Amino acid sequence: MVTPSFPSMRMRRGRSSPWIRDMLAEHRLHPSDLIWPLFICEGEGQEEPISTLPGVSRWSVDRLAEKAREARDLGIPCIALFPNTPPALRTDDAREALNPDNLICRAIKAIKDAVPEVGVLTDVALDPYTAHGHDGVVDDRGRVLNDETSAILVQQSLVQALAGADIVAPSDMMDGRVGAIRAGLEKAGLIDVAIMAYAAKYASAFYGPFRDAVGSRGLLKGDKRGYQMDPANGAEALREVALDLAEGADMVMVKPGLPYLDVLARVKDAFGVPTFAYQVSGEYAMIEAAAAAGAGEREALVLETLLAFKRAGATGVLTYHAPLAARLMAG
Ligand SMILES: NCc1[nH]cc(CCC(=O)O)c1CC(=O)O
Ligand SMILES: [Mg+2]
Repeated sequence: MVTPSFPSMRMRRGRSSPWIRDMLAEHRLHPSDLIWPLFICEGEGQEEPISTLPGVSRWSVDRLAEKAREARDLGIPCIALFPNTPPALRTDDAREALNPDNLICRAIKAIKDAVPEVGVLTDVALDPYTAHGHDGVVDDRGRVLNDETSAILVQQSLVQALAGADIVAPSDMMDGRVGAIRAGLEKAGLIDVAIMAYAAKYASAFYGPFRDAVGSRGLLKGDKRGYQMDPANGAEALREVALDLAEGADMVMVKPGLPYLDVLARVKDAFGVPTFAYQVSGEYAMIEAAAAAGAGEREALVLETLLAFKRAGATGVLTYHAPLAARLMAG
């Protein structure tokens, strides 16, 4: 590598005007980088604001088509769906997850009927359906059972895929579930349904507002450290990703986002596969809190963080700021 030195090299030449900064930019943001997570509630004509996620609401199924049209018009290729299951339907065995007429299945159909050209990604995990708030079924000591949960997740994936989901995204961190889901989809002839594995998902303090949004925060007994990754570990993420890819994941995800950019970059460098980042609810809330406090400017914070994901190697980003970001990218 050439090692020019001052004054023959002046780095500021490349920053001296907007046109040259634009010309030399290594990364660019585009609305197609975005996946927009949406929360769903029962009822008609409903919008339920989420207090810990200011600016984000739950929407009833009849109002999702307008959201999907908004995504399409903004150039956002894909929507991710998360249901807030009514409390009476939450049970220890999470059976509502397998109801083909449950909230998320009705939401998938509503979107696919109205705006089929927008992709629909669904979360595969049992936490919106369990009475104890865990992502799987538990034994009498409260430990999440791996293989029993995985078998239910296969059925949950099939129910969602048959309702029209384009991508199923297991977020539960059970071992072996990607392979089991892939086999289930193949057997059912659902060969075009993609799997985005939440491959490196950490036991994080940044999920609080999400748990409010899906109504599991008050229910959760204990924590998820028995199945989600330890924030102390980086190399382990590469093993998790390798396993999910071997089992048939089409795309992988690292979650949360900004605090784990090192993991994202390592995963992308090591595997070179489509790699997504989830800028999670607590990260959204931090940006909103900074903006509300006058500590930072919302639009600049949003765009800078998204660019950081791209620089680290992200193929795309799940973010609650997706519609705002897409508008800003359009200029
Ligand atoms: N399996 C549930 C799930 N899917 C996505 C998120 C978090 C997303 C966010 O915080 O925005 C969680 C929460 C959790 O694992 O407790
Ligand atoms: Mg795993």
